This record gives sequence, structure tokens and C-alpha cells, in this order.
Amino acid sequence: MKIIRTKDYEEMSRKAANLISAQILLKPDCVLGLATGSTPIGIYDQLVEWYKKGDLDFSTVKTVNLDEYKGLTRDNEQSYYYFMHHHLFDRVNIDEENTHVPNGKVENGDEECLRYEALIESMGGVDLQLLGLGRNGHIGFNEPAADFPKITHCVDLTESTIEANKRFFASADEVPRQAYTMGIGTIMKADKILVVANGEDKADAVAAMVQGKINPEVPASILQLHNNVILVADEAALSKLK
Ligand SMILES: O=P(O)(O)OC[C@H]1O[C@](O)(CO)[C@@H](O)[C@@H]1O
Repeated sequence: MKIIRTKDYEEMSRKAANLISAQILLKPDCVLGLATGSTPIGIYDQLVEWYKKGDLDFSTVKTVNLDEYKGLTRDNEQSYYYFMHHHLFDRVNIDEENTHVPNGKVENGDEECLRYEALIESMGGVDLQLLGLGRNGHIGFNEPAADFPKITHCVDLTESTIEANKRFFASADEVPRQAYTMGIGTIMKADKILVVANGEDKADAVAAMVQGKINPEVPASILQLHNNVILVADEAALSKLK
């Protein structure tokens, strides 16, 4: 895993955005795997800034998002569909039909997960997958578990994730208890993976991901087996690496 150390969140966002921008310039019709959460917001802001300057063109880019809460409608401000439109899609020249987020309103989880997995396959797979990192080492919504889930599936969120994400909701009770997420196998099929992390509260997860035993209790540890991963992280997030 290649590690790019940055002094702070702004530099992390700029360097990660630069890698995404290079991917788009090299392959204008690339498939980007995108992530939500607070970490990538600065990256999306930077991409929008470069787009507004005329340096980036999203007209042929396609995107697939990692995950979505089960049960939230697309117009719910906490849905990841809404998040992506708010932070990126509505601010650049990307066609709605080229953007994909699992549909949280489909009740039949098996149906939606198979549809989403097949969709990614039909797009030719992901060229560059962006990943945030949960405090418990989750990627997408792949929570610590007894084994690594292979394909897109429905998960029960852990208390730690509900606790971490309640800041976006009126209360913890309103955080959905389930989500649809790409599987670890889906993520590992991406050609390149870009992980971003900032802040001290990610330091344990970063150390476990980079130097810990590969183990489904730390889902991100599997990334040690991928041959093209770049971690862009600030000093605080890297502070527990030995
Ligand atoms: O960037 P944050 O807000 O710390 O979240 C980290 C991870 O947790 C999630 O928000 C899910 O809980 C992921 O989407 C994200 O990658």
C-alpha cells in the first residue's frame, strides 16, 4: 500500500482529488466508485472547483456509489443519493443516468443487491474506488464480521456506526438500522483503490488496516492484499503506524 502523508485535511483533500482528476484525464469514460461520509466532502469541493475553472469534464464519467441506507427515500437529506447530488453530481456536468447509488427503498434486499452487483459488472467494473474508513475499520458499510462479504448485500449496522453517524440525524433512533453495501469482494475487484482518512479518531483503524492482521473483524485490512491501493491521510490519522 502506498501512503501519502499530508499535514492536514485540506492537503489530504487536494491530493486525493488530484488522483481522481488524473484518472478522469487519463480515461474520460472511466467508472469511479464513490464514497460518502464527512471525509470525502473536501475532495468533492476540490473537484467542483477544478470543474468550474474548466479543468475537469465529467460528461463521460460514470459513477457507482458504495452504499445506501435501507429505507430512506432519495429526497431524504440523510440518504446517500441526496448526499452525492448535493456535494457533487448537481455541481458538475455529470448525467444523472451515469450515476448510480443502491436504491434504499427497494424492500427486497436480495433483488436490489443482485441488480447492483450486475450493474457494476455490466459497466466493466470500477477503475478507481474511493473509500473512507470507519472508526471500527469498516469500508462501505462492511462492518466487522466473521468473514469478508463477497458481493453487494444488506447489512445490519453496528452500534458503533450508528453512534458515529447519529450526528447527521435528529437522534440515534432515526439512524436506519440496515444498509445496502458493495461487498468486500466487489471493492477488491476495482483496478485502483484510494483510501482517505483524517484525524486522530481514525488512527487506530488506519494502523489496523495497514499493519494489522488481515482479518474480517477489521474489514479494511483486506486491502493489504490489493496490489494498487493508495492511502492519503493526514499526520493525525497516521500517528499510530509503527
Ligand atoms: O468519513 P466519515 O464520516 O468519518 O465516515 C467514515 C465511513 O463511515 C461511513 O460514513 C459509513 O458509516 C462511510 O460511508 C465512510 O466511509
